[in-house]
Amino acid sequence: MEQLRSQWPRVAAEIVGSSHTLLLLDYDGTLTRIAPTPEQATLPAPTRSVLRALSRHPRITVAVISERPLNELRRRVGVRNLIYIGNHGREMWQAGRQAKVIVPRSFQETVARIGSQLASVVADIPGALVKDKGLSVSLHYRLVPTDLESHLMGIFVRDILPLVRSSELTVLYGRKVIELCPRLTWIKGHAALWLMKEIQRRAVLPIYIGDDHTGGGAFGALAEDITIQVGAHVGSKAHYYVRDVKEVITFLRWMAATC
Ligand SMILES: O=P(O)(O)OC[C@H]1O[C@H](O[C@H]2O[C@H](CO)[C@@H](O)[C@H](O)[C@H]2O)[C@H](O)[C@@H](O)[C@@H]1O
Repeated sequence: MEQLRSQWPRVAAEIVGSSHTLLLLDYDGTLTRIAPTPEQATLPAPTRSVLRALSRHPRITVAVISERPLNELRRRVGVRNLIYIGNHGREMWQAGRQAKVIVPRSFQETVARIGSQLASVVADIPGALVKDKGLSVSLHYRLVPTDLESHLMGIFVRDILPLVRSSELTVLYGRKVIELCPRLTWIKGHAALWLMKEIQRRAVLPIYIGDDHTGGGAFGALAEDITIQVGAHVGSKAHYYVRDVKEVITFLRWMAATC
Protein backbone atom coordinates (compact mmCIF):
# COMPACT_ATOMS: atom_id res chain seq x y z
CA MET A 1 0.00 0.00 0.00
CA GLU A 2 1.46 3.34 -1.03
CA GLN A 3 0.74 6.80 0.24
CA LEU A 4 -1.67 8.45 -2.22
CA ARG A 5 0.42 11.60 -2.17
CA SER A 6 3.49 9.75 -3.44
CA GLN A 7 1.57 8.48 -6.50
CA TRP A 8 -0.52 11.59 -7.00
CA PRO A 9 0.45 12.62 -10.58
CA ARG A 10 -0.43 9.16 -11.92
CA VAL A 11 -3.68 8.80 -9.94
CA ALA A 12 -4.80 12.37 -10.71
CA ALA A 13 -4.21 11.80 -14.43
CA GLU A 14 -6.29 8.60 -14.34
CA ILE A 15 -9.17 10.37 -12.61
CA VAL A 16 -9.10 13.45 -14.84
CA GLY A 17 -8.92 11.21 -17.94
CA SER A 18 -11.94 9.08 -16.99
CA SER A 19 -15.31 9.85 -18.52
CA HIS A 20 -17.26 9.01 -15.34
CA THR A 21 -16.25 8.34 -11.72
CA LEU A 22 -18.15 6.27 -9.16
CA LEU A 23 -17.04 7.56 -5.78
CA LEU A 24 -17.78 5.13 -2.92
CA LEU A 25 -17.28 6.58 0.55
CA ASP A 26 -17.50 5.03 4.02
CA TYR A 27 -19.04 7.26 6.68
CA ASP A 28 -17.36 6.66 10.06
CA GLY A 29 -13.64 7.29 10.10
CA THR A 30 -13.76 8.45 6.46
CA LEU A 31 -16.21 11.37 6.20
CA THR A 32 -16.32 11.91 9.97
CA ARG A 33 -13.60 11.58 12.58
CA ILE A 34 -14.02 8.69 15.00
CA ALA A 35 -16.00 10.00 18.00
CA PRO A 36 -16.49 8.53 21.50
CA THR A 37 -20.02 7.32 20.63
CA PRO A 38 -21.82 6.65 17.32
CA GLU A 39 -24.28 9.50 18.08
CA GLN A 40 -21.46 12.03 18.29
CA ALA A 41 -20.10 11.31 14.81
CA THR A 42 -21.93 14.14 13.04
CA LEU A 43 -21.03 15.29 9.55
CA PRO A 44 -19.31 18.70 9.52
CA ALA A 45 -21.15 21.33 7.41
CA PRO A 46 -18.17 21.91 5.04
CA THR A 47 -18.07 18.16 4.30
CA ARG A 48 -21.80 18.21 3.53
CA SER A 49 -21.16 21.13 1.15
CA VAL A 50 -18.49 19.30 -0.81
CA LEU A 51 -20.71 16.19 -1.02
CA ARG A 52 -23.53 18.41 -2.32
CA ALA A 53 -21.21 19.87 -4.96
CA LEU A 54 -20.11 16.37 -6.00
CA SER A 55 -23.74 15.18 -6.13
CA ARG A 56 -24.45 17.82 -8.80
CA HIS A 57 -21.40 16.96 -10.88
CA PRO A 58 -22.41 15.46 -14.26
CA ARG A 59 -19.40 13.11 -14.42
CA ILE A 60 -19.41 11.87 -10.83
CA THR A 61 -21.79 9.48 -9.04
CA VAL A 62 -21.41 9.42 -5.25
CA ALA A 63 -22.45 6.58 -2.94
CA VAL A 64 -22.05 6.61 0.84
CA ILE A 65 -21.63 3.03 2.02
CA SER A 66 -21.71 2.18 5.71
CA GLU A 67 -22.36 -0.41 8.35
CA ARG A 68 -24.92 1.94 9.89
CA PRO A 69 -28.63 1.40 9.15
CA LEU A 70 -29.78 3.06 5.91
CA ASN A 71 -32.25 5.55 7.40
CA GLU A 72 -29.80 6.74 10.00
CA LEU A 73 -27.11 7.14 7.34
CA ARG A 74 -29.39 9.21 5.10
CA ARG A 75 -30.38 11.42 8.03
CA ARG A 76 -26.77 11.98 9.10
CA VAL A 77 -25.44 12.83 5.63
CA GLY A 78 -28.55 14.74 4.52
CA VAL A 79 -27.63 15.28 0.86
CA ARG A 80 -30.24 14.50 -1.78
CA ASN A 81 -29.25 12.76 -5.01
CA LEU A 82 -26.61 10.58 -3.40
CA ILE A 83 -26.79 6.81 -3.36
CA TYR A 84 -26.86 5.40 0.18
CA ILE A 85 -25.92 1.85 1.13
CA GLY A 86 -26.39 0.78 4.76
CA ASN A 87 -26.13 -2.23 7.06
CA HIS A 88 -23.04 -3.88 5.51
CA GLY A 89 -24.34 -3.38 1.95
CA ARG A 90 -27.77 -4.90 2.58
CA GLU A 91 -29.98 -1.79 2.41
CA MET A 92 -29.80 0.63 -0.52
CA TRP A 93 -31.30 3.97 -1.48
CA GLN A 94 -31.00 5.05 -5.08
CA ALA A 95 -32.98 7.52 -7.18
CA GLY A 96 -35.49 8.11 -4.38
CA ARG A 97 -36.21 4.40 -3.91
CA GLN A 98 -35.21 1.86 -1.30
CA ALA A 99 -34.00 -1.59 -2.29
CA LYS A 100 -33.15 -4.37 0.14
CA VAL A 101 -31.19 -7.55 -0.12
CA ILE A 102 -33.57 -10.31 0.89
CA VAL A 103 -32.65 -11.43 4.39
CA PRO A 104 -34.84 -14.30 5.64
CA ARG A 105 -37.07 -13.32 8.57
CA SER A 106 -35.49 -16.07 10.69
CA PHE A 107 -32.09 -14.31 10.40
CA GLN A 108 -33.60 -11.05 11.62
CA GLU A 109 -35.25 -12.84 14.53
CA THR A 110 -31.89 -14.36 15.43
CA VAL A 111 -30.23 -10.91 15.32
CA ALA A 112 -32.93 -9.59 17.70
CA ARG A 113 -32.70 -12.59 20.04
CA ILE A 114 -28.91 -12.66 20.34
CA GLY A 115 -28.80 -8.85 20.43
CA SER A 116 -31.08 -8.74 23.44
CA GLN A 117 -29.05 -11.49 25.14
CA LEU A 118 -25.91 -9.45 24.44
CA ALA A 119 -27.46 -6.29 25.92
CA SER A 120 -28.35 -8.19 29.08
CA VAL A 121 -24.91 -9.79 29.64
CA VAL A 122 -22.99 -6.50 29.22
CA ALA A 123 -25.54 -4.34 31.08
CA ASP A 124 -23.30 -3.99 34.16
CA ILE A 125 -20.14 -3.06 32.26
CA PRO A 126 -19.68 0.71 32.27
CA GLY A 127 -19.34 2.21 28.80
CA ALA A 128 -20.54 -0.88 26.90
CA LEU A 129 -23.13 0.09 24.31
CA VAL A 130 -25.32 -2.30 22.32
CA LYS A 131 -26.95 -0.90 19.17
CA ASP A 132 -29.73 -2.78 17.42
CA LYS A 133 -29.45 -1.93 13.72
CA GLY A 134 -32.25 -4.19 12.49
CA LEU A 135 -30.21 -6.40 10.18
CA SER A 136 -27.20 -6.37 12.52
CA VAL A 137 -26.27 -5.53 16.08
CA SER A 138 -23.11 -3.83 17.37
CA LEU A 139 -21.34 -3.95 20.69
CA HIS A 140 -19.36 -0.71 21.13
CA TYR A 141 -16.63 -0.68 23.79
CA ARG A 142 -14.74 2.56 23.04
CA LEU A 143 -15.93 3.97 26.38
CA VAL A 144 -15.28 0.83 28.41
CA PRO A 145 -12.36 1.44 30.82
CA THR A 146 -9.23 -0.29 29.47
CA ASP A 147 -8.91 -2.51 32.55
CA LEU A 148 -12.43 -3.89 31.91
CA GLU A 149 -11.96 -4.63 28.19
CA SER A 150 -10.66 -8.17 28.73
CA HIS A 151 -13.54 -8.84 31.16
CA LEU A 152 -15.98 -7.69 28.45
CA MET A 153 -14.28 -9.90 25.84
CA GLY A 154 -14.40 -12.83 28.26
CA ILE A 155 -18.17 -12.42 28.69
CA PHE A 156 -18.63 -12.09 24.94
CA VAL A 157 -16.60 -15.24 24.22
CA ARG A 158 -18.30 -17.26 26.99
CA ASP A 159 -21.93 -16.18 26.61
CA ILE A 160 -22.43 -14.86 23.09
CA LEU A 161 -19.93 -16.49 20.73
CA PRO A 162 -21.41 -20.02 21.19
CA LEU A 163 -24.88 -18.62 20.33
CA VAL A 164 -23.48 -16.94 17.22
CA ARG A 165 -21.58 -20.05 16.11
CA SER A 166 -24.70 -22.20 16.29
CA SER A 167 -26.76 -19.64 14.37
CA GLU A 168 -26.93 -18.00 10.92
CA LEU A 169 -24.91 -15.04 12.21
CA THR A 170 -21.24 -14.14 11.94
CA VAL A 171 -18.93 -11.80 13.89
CA LEU A 172 -16.90 -8.89 12.50
CA TYR A 173 -14.35 -7.03 14.63
CA GLY A 174 -14.08 -3.30 13.87
CA ARG A 175 -12.73 -0.19 15.53
CA LYS A 176 -13.69 -0.75 19.17
CA VAL A 177 -16.85 -2.43 17.93
CA ILE A 178 -17.98 -6.02 17.48
CA GLU A 179 -20.66 -6.56 14.85
CA LEU A 180 -23.06 -9.50 14.71
CA CYS A 181 -24.66 -9.82 11.32
CA PRO A 182 -26.30 -12.45 9.10
CA ARG A 183 -23.83 -14.83 7.49
CA LEU A 184 -24.72 -13.90 3.95
CA THR A 185 -22.56 -13.78 0.85
CA TRP A 186 -23.43 -10.15 0.36
CA ILE A 187 -21.23 -7.48 1.96
CA LYS A 188 -20.18 -3.95 1.06
CA GLY A 189 -17.98 -5.24 -1.79
CA HIS A 190 -20.92 -6.95 -3.48
CA ALA A 191 -23.01 -3.80 -3.15
CA ALA A 192 -20.17 -1.84 -4.79
CA LEU A 193 -19.99 -4.31 -7.71
CA TRP A 194 -23.78 -4.25 -8.09
CA LEU A 195 -23.66 -0.45 -8.25
CA MET A 196 -20.96 -0.53 -10.93
CA LYS A 197 -23.19 -2.74 -13.07
CA GLU A 198 -26.17 -0.43 -12.46
CA ILE A 199 -24.38 2.56 -13.93
CA GLN A 200 -22.43 0.65 -16.58
CA ARG A 201 -24.08 2.63 -19.36
CA ARG A 202 -20.99 4.84 -19.07
CA ALA A 203 -17.36 3.76 -18.73
CA VAL A 204 -16.92 4.05 -15.00
CA LEU A 205 -13.81 4.52 -12.89
CA PRO A 206 -14.60 3.35 -9.33
CA ILE A 207 -12.82 4.99 -6.40
CA TYR A 208 -13.44 3.54 -2.95
CA ILE A 209 -12.32 5.38 0.18
CA GLY A 210 -12.79 3.67 3.53
CA ASP A 211 -11.29 2.95 6.92
CA ASP A 212 -12.24 -0.72 6.83
CA HIS A 213 -10.95 -2.78 9.75
CA THR A 214 -13.62 -5.49 9.73
CA GLY A 215 -12.79 -7.23 6.45
CA GLY A 216 -16.39 -6.55 5.41
CA GLY A 217 -15.36 -3.64 3.20
CA ALA A 218 -15.01 -3.32 -0.54
CA PHE A 219 -11.24 -3.14 -1.05
CA GLY A 220 -10.96 -6.80 -2.09
CA ALA A 221 -13.89 -6.59 -4.52
CA LEU A 222 -12.46 -3.51 -6.23
CA ALA A 223 -8.93 -4.85 -6.66
CA GLU A 224 -8.61 -3.40 -10.18
CA ASP A 225 -9.73 0.07 -9.16
CA ILE A 226 -8.58 3.04 -7.11
CA THR A 227 -8.91 1.98 -3.47
CA ILE A 228 -7.83 4.29 -0.66
CA GLN A 229 -7.50 3.32 3.01
CA VAL A 230 -7.87 6.04 5.63
CA GLY A 231 -4.91 5.48 7.95
CA ALA A 232 -2.03 3.15 7.07
CA HIS A 233 -3.86 0.05 8.38
CA VAL A 234 -1.60 -3.03 8.28
CA GLY A 235 -3.05 -5.82 6.14
CA SER A 236 -5.35 -3.54 4.17
CA LYS A 237 -6.15 -4.65 0.62
CA ALA A 238 -6.29 -1.03 -0.57
CA HIS A 239 -3.75 0.23 -3.12
CA TYR A 240 -3.24 3.62 -1.47
CA TYR A 241 -3.68 5.31 1.87
CA VAL A 242 -4.30 8.82 3.13
CA ARG A 243 -3.38 9.75 6.67
CA ASP A 244 -6.73 10.94 8.02
CA VAL A 245 -10.23 12.33 7.41
CA LYS A 246 -8.75 15.75 6.66
CA GLU A 247 -6.88 14.32 3.65
CA VAL A 248 -10.11 12.64 2.46
CA ILE A 249 -11.89 16.00 2.44
CA THR A 250 -8.95 17.63 0.59
CA PHE A 251 -9.25 14.88 -2.05
CA LEU A 252 -13.03 15.38 -2.38
CA ARG A 253 -12.57 19.15 -2.77
CA TRP A 254 -9.97 18.54 -5.48
CA MET A 255 -12.42 16.25 -7.32
CA ALA A 256 -15.26 18.76 -7.10
CA ALA A 257 -13.03 21.54 -8.43
CA THR A 258 -11.00 19.68 -11.05
CA CYS A 259 -13.03 16.89 -12.67
O1 LIG B 1 -18.95 1.41 7.57
P1 LIG B 1 -18.61 2.61 8.38
O2 LIG B 1 -19.40 3.81 7.97
O3 LIG B 1 -17.13 2.89 8.41
O4 LIG B 1 -19.08 2.21 9.86
C1 LIG B 1 -18.24 1.46 10.75
C2 LIG B 1 -18.81 1.54 12.16
O5 LIG B 1 -19.01 2.93 12.41
C3 LIG B 1 -19.61 3.28 13.65
O6 LIG B 1 -18.73 2.97 14.71
C4 LIG B 1 -17.45 3.58 14.61
O7 LIG B 1 -17.61 5.02 14.66
C5 LIG B 1 -18.13 5.52 15.93
C6 LIG B 1 -18.27 7.03 15.77
O8 LIG B 1 -17.06 7.63 15.39
C7 LIG B 1 -17.18 5.14 17.06
O9 LIG B 1 -17.71 5.61 18.31
C8 LIG B 1 -17.02 3.61 17.11
O10 LIG B 1 -16.07 3.25 18.09
C9 LIG B 1 -16.55 3.10 15.73
O11 LIG B 1 -16.51 1.67 15.71
C10 LIG B 1 -20.95 2.59 13.76
O12 LIG B 1 -21.56 2.90 15.00
C11 LIG B 1 -20.81 1.09 13.60
O13 LIG B 1 -22.10 0.50 13.60
C12 LIG B 1 -20.13 0.81 12.27
O14 LIG B 1 -19.87 -0.58 12.18
